[in-house]
Amino acid sequence: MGTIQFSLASKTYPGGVLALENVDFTVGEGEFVALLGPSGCGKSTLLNLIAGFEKLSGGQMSFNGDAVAKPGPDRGVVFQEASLLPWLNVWENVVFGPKVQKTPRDIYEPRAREILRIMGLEAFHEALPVQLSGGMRQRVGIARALVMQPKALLMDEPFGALDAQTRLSMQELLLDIWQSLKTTVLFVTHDIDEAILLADRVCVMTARPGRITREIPIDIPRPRSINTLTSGDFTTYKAMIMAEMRGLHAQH
Ligand SMILES: Nc1ncnc2c1ncn2[C@@H]1O[C@H](COP(=O)(O)OP(=O)(O)OP(=O)(O)O)[C@@H](O)[C@H]1O
Repeated sequence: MGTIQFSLASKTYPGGVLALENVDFTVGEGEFVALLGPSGCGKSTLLNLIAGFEKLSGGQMSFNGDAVAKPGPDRGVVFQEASLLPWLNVWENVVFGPKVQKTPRDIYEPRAREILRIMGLEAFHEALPVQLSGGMRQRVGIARALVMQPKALLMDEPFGALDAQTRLSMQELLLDIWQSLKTTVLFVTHDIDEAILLADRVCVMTARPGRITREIPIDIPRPRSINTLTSGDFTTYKAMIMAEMRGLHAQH
């Protein structure tokens, strides 16, 4: 469960911007795939399509084999800014989704407690979003997605607004979570290091029109940590991807 499939997918926005053209792209069950590319190449468009926020203009896409018509709790979405309700505390933010879904309290309460423990937010149930750091707010955002037990996590530059140190610790936390949950992850980033550190496969995108030009399996053993960033394998992948992106840039 959790497979994502695009086949000859195209997206033209009103006004005629061709954001994606003939994209063939698959994410397998439990796979961690990073979409990497410069600003404006269509990464967010691809993610918003499978999330059900946007409609395809041509081709097909499916989630678990079913055509995607609208957003659903089987796809958890995490954006750069955690979308928290500012008037609710951490606990209330996390249980908001299950309550709306009418999940019984005796089911969602232990689940929310466990997720907040994993996210290191045990002591912050009562805190309001405004009282938290950016990294902590983002941890609440991820907890809100996970509490719905999604089959896939769709993450759009989730650590893009964080300082370098916080970003590294969030990357390690995500690696830990994924290692135990094995949820399918589609992760949008323009950071090469982040893509290699996290993903099983890095898909490089180019702009105008958005297309995936190369898919690079990352054969670095897991569990990975920030030490991975200084390994020989890592440097080899980085050089390969930088060369690919430089080549693409030269063509435009
Ligand atoms: N709602 C919209 N209406 C019109 N054009 C849009 C819309 N959303 C995105 N675009 C255009 O589609 C193209 C792809 O945008 P998209 O946001 O998917 O790229 P991206 O790779 O995610 O960029 P970034 O890294 O800056 O978020 C861009 O040229 C953008 O201007």
